[in-house]
Amino acid sequence: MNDTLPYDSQQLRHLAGELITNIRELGHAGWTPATSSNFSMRLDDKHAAITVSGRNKTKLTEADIMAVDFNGVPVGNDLRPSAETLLHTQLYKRFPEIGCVLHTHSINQTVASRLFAADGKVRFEGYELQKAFHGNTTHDDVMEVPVYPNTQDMTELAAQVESSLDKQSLWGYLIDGHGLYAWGRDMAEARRHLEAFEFLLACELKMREVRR
Ligand SMILES: CSCCC(=O)C(=O)COP(=O)(O)O
Ligand SMILES: [Zn+2]
Repeated sequence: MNDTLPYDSQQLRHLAGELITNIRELGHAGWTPATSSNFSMRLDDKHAAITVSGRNKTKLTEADIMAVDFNGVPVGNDLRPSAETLLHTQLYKRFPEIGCVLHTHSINQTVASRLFAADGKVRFEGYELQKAFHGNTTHDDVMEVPVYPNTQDMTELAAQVESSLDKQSLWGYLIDGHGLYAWGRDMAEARRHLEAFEFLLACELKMREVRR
């Protein structure tokens, strides 16, 4: 911590490095098209490190990661945080154990969000890969991933999400026609969850195709 900033700027730089490396990999996988997607990590008990809005996620530098408080207000900078900052900070505010939130726009995530929007959820059951989620010990567990209607009003979207947050072992959700949010206690866990969601959604899409 220094005299002028209410967070540790060295820690912000450290998290920026971890974010940039991981985001670049997700970008190269094709999950962040056209400046979409946003990413964050908990900086301390009042602040998060998050991507600046509108940046090409395959070409981020340290200057593209900024600090915000848990109300989404920039702290120690005059940059514009992700338009979806509130969806990240609501999770850090509510769950002290959450350390990382990843939001991507892959084709599978987006198509699945449209197909399952009418049901309001996607159901996973019988997949060995469900054990990739923290707390799941068997393929027999039933996982229900919420699908929310999209809106440009982040306060409204955050309120919809808030209504599902009581569920134990919720590690992500879809937004209709938009993409996926996934999180974990640290970057490694959030990525594992994100990749597991991507795989399971691809399986569900394939199952629909072969059943037609
Ligand atoms: C061009 S993508 C539309 C906005 C979006 O969904 C997204 O994930 C990126 O927004 P940000 O403000 O974080 O760049
Ligand atoms: Zn988005």
